[in-house]
Amino acid sequence: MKKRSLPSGELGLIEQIQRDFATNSSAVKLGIGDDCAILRPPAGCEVLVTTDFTLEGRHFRRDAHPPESVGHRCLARGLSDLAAMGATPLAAFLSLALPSSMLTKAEGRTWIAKFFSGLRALAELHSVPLAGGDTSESPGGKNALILADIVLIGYAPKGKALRRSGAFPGDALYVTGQLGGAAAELAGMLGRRKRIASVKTTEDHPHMFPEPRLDVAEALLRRGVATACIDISDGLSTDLAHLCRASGVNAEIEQEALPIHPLAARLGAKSALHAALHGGEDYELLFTAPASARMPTSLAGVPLTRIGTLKARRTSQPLMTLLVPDSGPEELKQGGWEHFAKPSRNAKKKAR
Ligand SMILES: Nc1ncnc2c1ncn2[C@@H]1O[C@H](COP(=O)(O)OP(=O)(O)O)[C@@H](O)[C@H]1O
Ligand SMILES: Cc1ncc(C[n+]2csc(CCOP(=O)(O)OP(=O)(O)O)c2C)c(N)n1
Ligand SMILES: [Mg+2]
Repeated sequence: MKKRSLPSGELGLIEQIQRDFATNSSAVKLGIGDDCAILRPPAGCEVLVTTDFTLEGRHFRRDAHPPESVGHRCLARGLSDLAAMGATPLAAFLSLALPSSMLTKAEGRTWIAKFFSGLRALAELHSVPLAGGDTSESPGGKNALILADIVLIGYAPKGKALRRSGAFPGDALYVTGQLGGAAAELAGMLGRRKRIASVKTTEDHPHMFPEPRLDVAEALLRRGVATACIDISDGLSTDLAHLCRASGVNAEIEQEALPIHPLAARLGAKSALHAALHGGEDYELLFTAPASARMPTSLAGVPLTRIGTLKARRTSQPLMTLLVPDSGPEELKQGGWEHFAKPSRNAKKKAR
């Protein structure tokens, strides 16, 4: 968002967004400015919809996160859900509640402009038009918080969208990219005394600027090999448990096969393993394919790693097992992020 015309009031901010996100996408017949947007999904496709909150204090801290990162992550969360189902983005909708001081004070206006520039850079990278939203004053006076909700609309060829429920016993389990980097970078950021003022590049910042795996997902759909898929937002252990329950299977993970992100590796072996298994917000894809399917070592420039195998569901056995070198199988408990858990439970995870 250009700084020369700073928003004044709700209408000023909306007009600014309308100017900055002007689109000529053929998918948007009518965008920002009316009661509804009108979208045109391609013929023969189904429409996919996802929504996610970005809440101050829960998903970011104003004193720790650069505003560009907050805008980027807000959109990345929705795009990652579309990627998890092999969908292509059609349009995004952003609902934003802002403390009134953010529009009246220069510092607040600058924050908003940077938030939108982070969001817009990612939107342009993936050609996602912002087709609407809602803007409101956040209640609470001096203590008011920034609250955002992103809705992503996508499309996929009829009957082809990847689900959590499509995996079979015997399927191989893969992840894209590396694990634990987001939790490691976040722990470093929350440990600093001052907010990171500016970042030179969005690359190599797994927490601040995650890269939604839309291209990998599209390639997987084209190849028709994946049987099930989920994105890793809450942590591998929790999202794998969702996939296992939805597909009615058990899973066996090889600890040594886990692709640990270098930022996590720096924390030492125990913390690195914890970040890779339970740290959330890596926004990598966890997917399954028949063990006989030939899987390349990378897709769309992103490494793929086979980390385990699915087994027939036996309630007498743990849902998830971790094969630990020199020690044998251990139950892998679901230990990722959970809203409404006691604060110490999620906080402990960050500190470790
Ligand atoms: N308040 C809600 N009302 C209706 N559906 C919800 C609500 N919260 C979550 N869901 C649905 O529950 C499912 C799981 O949500 P969630 O764990 O947030 O998924 P994800 O990790 O993909 O964001 C999704 O289908 C989501 O749409
Ligand atoms: C200030 C701060 N504390 C902690 C976290 C870590 N964190 C917050 S929510 C979350 C999990 C993902 O969020 P959720 O709302 O559950 O996303 P969804 O699974 O619905 O996509 C994690 C790891 C963070 N990002 N920022
Ligand atoms: Mg969600």
